[in-house]
Amino acid sequence: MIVVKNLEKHYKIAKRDPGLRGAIKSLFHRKFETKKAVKKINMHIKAGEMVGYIGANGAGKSTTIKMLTGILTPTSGEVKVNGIIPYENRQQNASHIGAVFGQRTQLFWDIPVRESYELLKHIYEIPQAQYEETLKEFVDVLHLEPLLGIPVRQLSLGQKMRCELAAAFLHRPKVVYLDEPTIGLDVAVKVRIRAFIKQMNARYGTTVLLTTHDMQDIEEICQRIIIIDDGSVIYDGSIQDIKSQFGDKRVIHFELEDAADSFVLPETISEVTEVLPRSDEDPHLVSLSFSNKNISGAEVIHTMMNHYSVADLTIADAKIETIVEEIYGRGMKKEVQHEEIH
Ligand SMILES: Nc1ncnc2c1ncn2[C@@H]1O[C@H](COP(=O)(O)OP(=O)(O)OP(=O)(O)O)[C@@H](O)[C@H]1O
Repeated sequence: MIVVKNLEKHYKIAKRDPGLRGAIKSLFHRKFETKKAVKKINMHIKAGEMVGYIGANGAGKSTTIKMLTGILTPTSGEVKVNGIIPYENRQQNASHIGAVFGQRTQLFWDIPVRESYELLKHIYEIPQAQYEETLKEFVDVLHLEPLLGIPVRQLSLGQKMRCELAAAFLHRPKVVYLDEPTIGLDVAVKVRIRAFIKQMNARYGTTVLLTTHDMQDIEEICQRIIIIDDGSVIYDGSIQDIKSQFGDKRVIHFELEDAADSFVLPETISEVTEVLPRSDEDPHLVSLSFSNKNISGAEVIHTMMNHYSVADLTIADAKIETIVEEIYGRGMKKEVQHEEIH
C-alpha cells in the first residue's frame, strides 16, 4: 500500500552571519546550507497494517508524512501510495487518504461540526446512504451526538480531536496518517480514540501510519514500529522483536543531592553500566543504563549509594518506553538490525 524507496528530502536553509552586518551582507550575498531531513529511507507497508512511525523531535517524521501525502516533493527517491505518486497526483491521492495533523483542523472553524461533515461528503462525493451509515457508526463510537451542532472553535481539545478523527475516516480512505492524535488528551478520551482506530482497521481494513510520542498508543494500536533517527530508519520490525532484542535493558534514574556536573561512574560498575545523555532541565539527574544479564539493579543502586548521596531513584522496567528512550538516547544505529526492505 505504501512503498518508499531511497527517499530523501533536503531543505535549503538561508544562513546569515550574526548582527546587523550579517543582516546587510545577507541582502547581497545569500548563503545557504542544506538540511538533510530524510536520508534514503525505505519502507513497505502492506494494506491493512497499522504501523507506528516514531522518533525524537526533529527526526524527520513530519517531513516523511508530508511526502506521503503529496504536500512535499521529495529531493530524490520514490514514493507510491496505493499505486499513485502522491506529489504528482495530489487530488487523486487525496481521495483515498485521510489525515489528522496534531493541532491543525480540517473542519471548518465557524460552522457546526455536522455541516463540516456535509461539506466533506460533497468534496469526497460520498454516496448519501454510505455517508449516513458511516456517520451513525462514528457518532456512536466516538460519542459525537452532543457535539454535532457546535462550531469547532467552541470545542475542547478532546472533543475536537474526536470530531477530527471522524472527518479523517468519513470517506472510508484506504490509508490514514495520524500525527499525534492523542496529544494532550485525558485517559478516557485516549482510550476511546484508540478503540476507534482499531475498529476502523478491523472493519474497513484501513492502513494506518501513526506518529506519536505516546508509547501506549503504539503498544495498543500497532503491530510494527519504524524508528527514525536523524533522517534515517534505525529500526523496522515488530514490537515483540524489539522487546526481546532489548528486553534485558534496564534504566535507573538517580536524583542526586548535589548537582551531577562532575559525575563519574564508580569504577566497579563502569564496565557494565552506561551514563545516558544528561538533560539540562534537571542538573541533579543521572540515568544509568545496563543489561540485567551483566549486573543486577540492586547492585547498581548499592554501588551508587556508596559513592553518592542519592535523594531519590526510579527504576524503569523493560517497557517499550524504556527501550525506545534508550534507542533515541544512544542512537544505537549499529546495534539495531535493519529489517530487510522488499
Ligand atoms: N520547512 C523546513 N525548512 C527547513 N528545515 C526544516 C523544515 N521543516 C523541517 N525542517 C528540519 O528538518 C528536520 C526534520 O523535521 P521534521 O519536522 O520532519 O521532524 P519530526 O520528526 O516531525 O519532529 P517533531 O517530533 O518535533 O514533530 C528538523 O531538523 C527540522 O528543523
